[in-house]
Amino acid sequence: MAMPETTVTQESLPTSVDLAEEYRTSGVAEILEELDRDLVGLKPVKRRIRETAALLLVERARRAMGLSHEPPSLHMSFTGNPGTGKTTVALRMANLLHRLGYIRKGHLVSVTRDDLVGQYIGHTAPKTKEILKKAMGGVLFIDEAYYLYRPDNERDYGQEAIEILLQVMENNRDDLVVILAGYSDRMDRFFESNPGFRSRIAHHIDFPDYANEELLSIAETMLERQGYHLDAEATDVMTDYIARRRSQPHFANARSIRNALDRARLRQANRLFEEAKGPVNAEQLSTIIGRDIAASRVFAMKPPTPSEPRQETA
Ligand SMILES: Nc1ncnc2c1ncn2[C@@H]1O[C@H](COP(=O)(O)OP(=O)(O)OP(=O)(O)O)[C@@H](O)[C@H]1O
Repeated sequence: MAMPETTVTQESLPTSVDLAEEYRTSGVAEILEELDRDLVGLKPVKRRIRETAALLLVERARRAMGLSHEPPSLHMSFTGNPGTGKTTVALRMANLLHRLGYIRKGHLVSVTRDDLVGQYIGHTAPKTKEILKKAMGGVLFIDEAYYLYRPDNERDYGQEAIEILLQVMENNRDDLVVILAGYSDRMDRFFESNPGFRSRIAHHIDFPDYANEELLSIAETMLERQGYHLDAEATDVMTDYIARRRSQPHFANARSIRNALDRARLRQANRLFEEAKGPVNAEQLSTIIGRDIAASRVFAMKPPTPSEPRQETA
């Protein structure tokens, strides 16, 4: 007796995929629009994220149609100075990868060397594994990743953490994305000494410093989100503040702006208390005036003396 024919499920696979439709329904369009709207500047970064999203959508379509596919390696490095938006973008990236089904949960676990490396023998492996367990299904963001590697100390426990990370990055790449972040030059040196990391990281995204006008827009965006605004004079003072702050120690791009605005709000609140003779209205409660910023120590500091005579450019 002839055996009944078994039907192969190949028939149920779609024969075409509407990428534009996928782009909308997957929620990717929404995330990219939010990214554009919420973050000032960062053009090259946004472009790279859009490219990654396109790659993942195509990959997903290939999988749906039964075409040969290999999950792309999504480990990344984010290089740039402090406060250039690396953590913020990593959060958005985690969300994007989750929407596209590449990671199960889409959360971000942000760590530094101390969270991974122990002080005593036998402490590092359990510490690193605990963090990896927490990060599974999401993104592990390792800030200042180069501190994991200390070439001056042969028996540094960082090496143990590196080995575990490398193994997990290879074996669990369909459920964990690792982002290494830090200053560009140090990261370059780190990759030179750690070819294992270099070969596992396919996407390098550089975060440039913000221009002064971008920092002013960032200030305005941050205030708007908190329901505040600068008056005309405060806008001028803030412009001056940004130019001065940039050349002073510990400048950290958008983070310095956030801190400056926190202090400006504090001064505004105190000013309102000191000056108020009667009830204050919504406009007064929401306006930062020139004095609220001009009282900053930044204006009291002398401009740095250049160590060398400045070269005049033509
Ligand atoms: N392009 C931007 N537009 C608006 N806000 C921004 C932008 N970039 C950064 N910020 C804000 O600046 C602050 C610092 O950013 P973030 O923590 O992402 O920087 P980072 O590069 O990770 O710096 P660090 O390494 O010092 O943590 C955050 O509050 C973030 O929301």
